[in-house]
Amino acid sequence: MAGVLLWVVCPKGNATALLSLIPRSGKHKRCRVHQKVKFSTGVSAISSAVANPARSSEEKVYDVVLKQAALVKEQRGKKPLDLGTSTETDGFTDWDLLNEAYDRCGEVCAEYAKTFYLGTLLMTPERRRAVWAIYVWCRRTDELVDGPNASHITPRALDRWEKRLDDLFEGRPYDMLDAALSDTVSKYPVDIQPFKDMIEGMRLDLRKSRYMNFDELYLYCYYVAGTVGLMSVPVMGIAPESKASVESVYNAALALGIANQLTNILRDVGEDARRGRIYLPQDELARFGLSDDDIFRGQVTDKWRNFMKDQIKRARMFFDEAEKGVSELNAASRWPVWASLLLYRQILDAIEENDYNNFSKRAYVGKVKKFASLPVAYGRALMGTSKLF
Ligand SMILES: CC(C)=CCC/C(C)=C/CC/C(C)=C/CC/C(C)=C/[C@@H]1[C@@H](COP(=O)(O)OP(=O)(O)O)[C@]1(C)CC/C=C(\C)CC/C=C(\C)CCC=C(C)C
Ligand SMILES: [Mn+2]
Repeated sequence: MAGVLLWVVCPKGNATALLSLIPRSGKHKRCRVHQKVKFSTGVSAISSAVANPARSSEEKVYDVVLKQAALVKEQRGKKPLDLGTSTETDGFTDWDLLNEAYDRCGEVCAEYAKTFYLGTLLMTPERRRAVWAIYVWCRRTDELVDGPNASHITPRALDRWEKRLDDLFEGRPYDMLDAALSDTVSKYPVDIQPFKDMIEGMRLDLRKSRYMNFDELYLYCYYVAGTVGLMSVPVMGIAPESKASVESVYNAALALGIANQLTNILRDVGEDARRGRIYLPQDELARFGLSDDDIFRGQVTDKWRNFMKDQIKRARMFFDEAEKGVSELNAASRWPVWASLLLYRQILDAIEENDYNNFSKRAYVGKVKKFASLPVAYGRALMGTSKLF
């Protein structure tokens, strides 16, 4: 896109960084690798992660899942959401400006994620624009560490971005794109925690370039991608006829974020290595007789193929876990989710088709396959809620 320029206005007006949402090139990767998906295991009431550092990342993240699910349940017990339409006037909101802000979010979304944008067009107008607003905030947050100004981003800049997030959640947006999100979070039971956690993921990217094991990687993937699932469910909505527990739907949403990020990491091994980053778990590399040097050398050996097979298997398990939840979403929200799931999942097939050369060959899903997936996604979206899990 020729350049959607977004201003990151720092509080106190002492610093203003231009955040340019331009190319999707040369960026970091994020993701993780593991043993067995065990989301649905009931995790007992958990105290603070700091008080008990022995808890696994999955347990810590599950706390957040429970909290998000509780919020949605609370909302379900209340009267239906008042999604004031843009034609109302209440004397306080400038509806024209707000509509313009949402339209702008839609434009950014269309520019960066065309297929996903098309999918959102099937959603109700209120939900669609709320998803756009969340998308734009996520994209801007990622651009802070991956965009053209990434080299100027410091932990303090991320602190300012977080302060700005607090403000927008309290109804004090800094610019029009924030205003759209501010409006969204006032209408849907969206909690601030996943947003803060995504910023935490960006902090991690500033200070960490190796992951010792899957537990560390899992936490990173939750921060940068699992959070997206948790942010999205309250807006996409759970089907009123769904018999699934709210927690299980949130677990599926979390799994989709994790699966996507794992896939991202596997696709971008070479690109990340050229930036000095290795997201693959060090202990698993060692188990396959591989080291950082093998990654930097970028030779596709049998050791590498075997390692990759294992990683791909795990990513697919997360996709499988995610699939269980899609049908539980509101009917109109299912199509974009199925579309994104099927498309992302195929990147794993593409890595296999490239004979696991993810050092110098980018795995991608061609246009034909992409378009063929859309009716499949649509067909799946039409199938009603089914699974009690
Ligand atoms: C029950 C059920 C399954 C519900 C569905 C829940 C749901 C909608 C989950 C969405 C999961 C999703 C799309 C996660 C995003 C994962 C992702 C790709 C994260 C990327 C992070 C950084 O990665 P990196 O820098 O390594 O990669 P790039 O090269 O930069 O791509 C992100 C870029 C973080 C920022 C995330 C976004 C911009 C996406 C935000 C998307 C939405 C808010 C809409 C999600 C909705 C749908 C339908 C996909
Ligand atoms: Mn990125």
